[in-house]
Amino acid sequence: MPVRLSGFLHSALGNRTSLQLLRPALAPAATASHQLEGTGLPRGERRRLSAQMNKNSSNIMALAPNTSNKRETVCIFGTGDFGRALGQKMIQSGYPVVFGSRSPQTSNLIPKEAEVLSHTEAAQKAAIIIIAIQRQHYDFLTPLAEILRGKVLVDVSNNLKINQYPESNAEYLAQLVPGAKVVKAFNTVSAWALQSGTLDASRQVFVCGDDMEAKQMVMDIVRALGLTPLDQGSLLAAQEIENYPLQLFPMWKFPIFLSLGLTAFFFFYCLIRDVIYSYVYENKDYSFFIAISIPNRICPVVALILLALVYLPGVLAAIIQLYRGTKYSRFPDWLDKWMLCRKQLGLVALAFAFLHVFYTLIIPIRYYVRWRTEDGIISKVSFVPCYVFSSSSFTSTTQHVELHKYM
Ligand SMILES: NC(=O)C1=CN([C@@H]2O[C@H](COP(=O)(O)OP(=O)(O)OC[C@H]3O[C@@H](n4cnc5c(N)ncnc54)[C@H](OP(=O)(O)O)[C@@H]3O)[C@@H](O)[C@H]2O)C=CC1
Ligand SMILES: [Fe+3]
Repeated sequence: MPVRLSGFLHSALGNRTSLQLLRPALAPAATASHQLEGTGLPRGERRRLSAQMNKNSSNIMALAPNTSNKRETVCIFGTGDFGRALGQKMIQSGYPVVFGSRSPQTSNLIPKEAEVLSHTEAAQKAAIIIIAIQRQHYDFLTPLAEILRGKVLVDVSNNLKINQYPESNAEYLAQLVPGAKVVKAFNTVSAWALQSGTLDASRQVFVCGDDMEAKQMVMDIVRALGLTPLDQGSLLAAQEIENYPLQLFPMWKFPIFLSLGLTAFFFFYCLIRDVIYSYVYENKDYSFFIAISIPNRICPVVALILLALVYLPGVLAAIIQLYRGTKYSRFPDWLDKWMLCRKQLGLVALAFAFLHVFYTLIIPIRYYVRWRTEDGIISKVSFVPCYVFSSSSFTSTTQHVELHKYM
């Protein structure tokens, strides 16, 4: 970038001035126009060049990799799946890694570039220590409290249940080692994804902590690993971050419950109308409709209702925006949630539509339908001559029409 900038200035101002101006281009924005003052250029031209230089210098800042900083040693406590995967990734990103283990001599599968030491020795070698150990084993850190004083401890742990403990694992760690700066991070990234490199869907790393500087150090590591840090605020946010991996299908609850509710409603409606009514008033047993005919009627109805619900919130949102005269105000909560689960509603609708296709395909192979079709043909052939004259055959034909609707 500096070379290109130099070329640009060279052509604009000539050899002498371009070399003088190359340095200010990398300096803070305000100095750019100042540096152009003595060049004797017209005022408009000076302003244009100054803007261009400021833009280029800010681009340089944003895009330049942080190569000048020497990577600091990172310590990882625990040589389990996650510790190893993270260690490997850090080594690939240029960090010297030292593992702290209970049994440094017997640790297998450790990346060969990494050192494996006892917890005490390893902790002394780094300012950042990643605790890749389950929460229930954290007590071993208490005797190390003095060594860990002032260090940045990164809690990566997850729980087996939502809100399993009264306080988050990170807060518990902060209580155990009061002198350390605890930061929560990496818990939403899996060891497998780190190892296989399939991080496309989960590049976000939620980071929280009370010490800004410590948080910044961890976020720098996250960026260096090619991931995206998301600052979630103070350590109080750790509980929520720890619950993220346990929230299976977070936006699916409403669509699933809604579709189950609609299915139940239409099932009972069809049951009463087609089976119970016929049984009570006509003394006919159509209970076998429950297996295929009724589900096949429910599926398209539910699919179409869900599909309508996918499009409806967009229309409501547009009406609200028109009514308020702005699109920069927040939607009501219910509409917000509804809009967020449109994708899931659409997918459930698609599943019901597929089910309808499936049922429709199996309908013709049912014995009852084959019998009905054949019976219909036979009755038409044998009763056509007397259709007009005989009242009994007329009854039979109307009954057939009646039956046809249940197919
Ligand atoms: N696996 C994953 O995909 C993810 C895991 N995590 C979190 O990372 C942490 C580690 O998980 P993972 O690597 O899978 O677990 P592992 O069981 O594979 O490894 C845990 C490591 O902890 C150390 N350890 C075990 N018991 C004790 C103890 N009593 N005292 C001190 N150290 C002990 C051991 O290392 P050593 O023998 O070297 O002492 C062991 O290898 C957990 O908190 C987990 O929630 C977070 C995100 C994803
Ligand atoms: Fe259909």
